[in-house]
Amino acid sequence: MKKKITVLPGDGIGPEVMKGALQVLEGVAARFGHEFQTTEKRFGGTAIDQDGKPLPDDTLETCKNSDAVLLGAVGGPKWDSQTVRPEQGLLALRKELNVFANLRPVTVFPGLENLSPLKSNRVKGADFVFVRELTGGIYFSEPKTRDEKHAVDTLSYTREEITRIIEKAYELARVRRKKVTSVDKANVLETSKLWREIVEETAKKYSDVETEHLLVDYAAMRMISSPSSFDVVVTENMFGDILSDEASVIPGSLGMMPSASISQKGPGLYEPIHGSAPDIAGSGKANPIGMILSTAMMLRHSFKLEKEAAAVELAVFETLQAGYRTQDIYDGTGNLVSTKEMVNQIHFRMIEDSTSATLLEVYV
Ligand SMILES: NC(=O)c1ccc[n+]([C@@H]2O[C@H](COP(=O)([O-])OP(=O)(O)OC[C@H]3O[C@@H](n4cnc5c(N)ncnc54)[C@H](O)[C@@H]3O)[C@@H](O)[C@H]2O)c1
Ligand SMILES: CC(C)[C@H](C(=O)O)[C@@H](O)C(=O)O
Ligand SMILES: [Mg+2]
Repeated sequence: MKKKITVLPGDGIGPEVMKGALQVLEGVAARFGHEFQTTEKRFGGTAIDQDGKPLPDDTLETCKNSDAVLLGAVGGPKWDSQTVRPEQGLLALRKELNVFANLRPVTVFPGLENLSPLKSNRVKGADFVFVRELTGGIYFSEPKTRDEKHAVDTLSYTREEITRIIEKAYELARVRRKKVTSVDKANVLETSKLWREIVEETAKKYSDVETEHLLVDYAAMRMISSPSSFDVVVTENMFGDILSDEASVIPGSLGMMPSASISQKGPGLYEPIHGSAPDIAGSGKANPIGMILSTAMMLRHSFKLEKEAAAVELAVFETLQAGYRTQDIYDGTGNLVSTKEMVNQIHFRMIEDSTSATLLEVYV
């Protein structure tokens, strides 16, 4: 089978981690006999510089005509004061592809609890997934205006937008541990009151799934104090953005967190949750694992290649277990390595036929 993948390396560490992901993908192709056709396109700050806009028409067209899109990261100080910013391209791409469901798994690999700066007994057994609404809410609602004295952002959600993301969360909970935690601010916000009402209605259809409602401020606290109490966490766009960065201290670093953004039909968008990390770009310190695990999510969700996705996850797990660490997860023990060396170690374990090893079911 030949799958078409649009590759958007982006800015900062984006191209560095993307290079690693493509190397591992080549390993998948070689080991399992697949053919992946990758087409690289400009996106983000580099596209502003060369094409005058962050999402050039040709890039969007290529994304729409592919089976999946891999994205590094966009943005950086160079474009921070410009009227058109790289991040606008990212929001436009998500909207154009209609990838309303953003899955952000938070997993502690068994035996690797010490990667987290939190106490290892606290994160033990933590394994949950955010289902973040991605194409609505305050990021997109109108009016959105600003003059010298006044700025307006609007938070609006339709019943339809809420229903489809809540349904997604319950479907996912059914194949996991059958618990949905809905996070909102229903004590204050009208959108959250509607959100909670729809969760209650949907819960009736999924009586086999436990439902819990948490206000976002308390949810932020419980995520750190009791992360193993979650299974599927469903929330609106901005809460999901903030909570998922917070949750990255559970696996150990922002650099470890992958994501999949999916729609009802059409290509999915796969990107790590971190940004372009301008503070470490070009230094060889970037952790490529979030990008590599996002590629595994692409194999699973867009291509239904479960065995291949699990093999990538296993290679990451084994590399960490062997003690290899990029700077962000290095605590003085183990083997401190560069981005390139980390990728080589994962790639090496990937192409090895490790059929005797037990495959981990990590990111359903
Ligand atoms: N999806 C995206 O493209 C995306 C996501 C988030 C932020 N951004 C953009 O990235 C730029 C920088 O934002 P920021 O600094 O707030 O967030 P960031 O995620 O880029 O970096 C936050 C911190 O985490 C570290 N970090 C991030 N990824 C890492 C990795 N793979 N390995 C090791 N360390 C890593 C960075 O060095 C930094 O100290 C901004 O322009 C922002 O808008 C883009
Ligand atoms: C860069 C930014 C627009 C983006 C978001 O807020 O969605 C990022 O923080 C993310 O988490 O993917
Ligand atoms: Mg974010």
